[in-house]
Amino acid sequence: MRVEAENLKVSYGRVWGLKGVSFNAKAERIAVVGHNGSGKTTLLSVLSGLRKPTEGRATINGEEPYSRKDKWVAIRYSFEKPQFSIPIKVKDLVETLRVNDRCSLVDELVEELGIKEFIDQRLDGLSSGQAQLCNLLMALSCDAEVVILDEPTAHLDSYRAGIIDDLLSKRKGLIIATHDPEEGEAVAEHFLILKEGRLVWEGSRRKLFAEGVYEITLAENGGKLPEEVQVVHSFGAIVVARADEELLSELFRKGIIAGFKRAGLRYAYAESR
Ligand SMILES: Nc1ncnc2c1ncn2[C@@H]1O[C@H](COP(=O)(O)OP(=O)(O)OP(=O)(O)O)[C@@H](O)[C@H]1O
Repeated sequence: MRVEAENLKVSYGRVWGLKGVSFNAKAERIAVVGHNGSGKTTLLSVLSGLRKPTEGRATINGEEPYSRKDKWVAIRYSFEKPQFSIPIKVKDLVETLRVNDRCSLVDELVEELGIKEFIDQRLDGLSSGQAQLCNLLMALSCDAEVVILDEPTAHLDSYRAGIIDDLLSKRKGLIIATHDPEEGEAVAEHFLILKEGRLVWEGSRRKLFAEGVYEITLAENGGKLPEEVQVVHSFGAIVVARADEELLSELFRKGIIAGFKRAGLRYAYAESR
């Protein structure tokens, strides 16, 4: 999948949701990452063809999504806040998808997502998490060139979120927005980090983990870190720091730290604050 943006700008009256975003990404799974209000949903709404940019252009595999006549078939989009107001049962939705030739993964996903547990309930009476699972069923069970998911695991418990992320990590043609660095790393192979409507970091998994920065979990009563460990950011018991890997191994052996790993998205993300 190739996704390109050229000086993409979107205005909501006086507020700019995107202020000139350009990138050229070739990857099967792309994660758009950023804090609240950074422009993720705005970018996804343009890429899904729901919104035309105010200025600039975006293309997926060479075509502008908002100009595509077949966009509802080619591009599946799932919203961050799922809500159903139709008074039908979950099993009716499942049946509607099942009879569609293009939706070959319905039974498999009903099983994997645990939808069977509430299949007799009405759609308009579901909890947010259950509604999100139905939302994901609709987005993922039918053929599509590209699936675009805004915060795919919002409202889900960590067990279900793990199942979803595992499933998504095997998809081709996927764009997700997430504010969770761990989800981004678990799913995507290319990352776009937005801040206040601008792109502040873009790159592959390889680039992300090549920064020489570590995410360190402090040991309880482990004492102070030596000066050679240069702390960049601190998140409670987790610190992001520049350090030598051998030194970290030694600190781990001595019980000063409880563990460490390459920092990846958490570092790039924290840098974009
Ligand atoms: N319908 C709208 N009307 C006015 N301003 C909007 C509208 N939608 C978004 N914005 C503004 O555009 C900017 C980007 O919003 P957007 O929803 O794209 O961010 P986001 O990264 O998806 O945020 P979140 O993680 O909180 O969902 C914000 O400043 C937001 O207030």
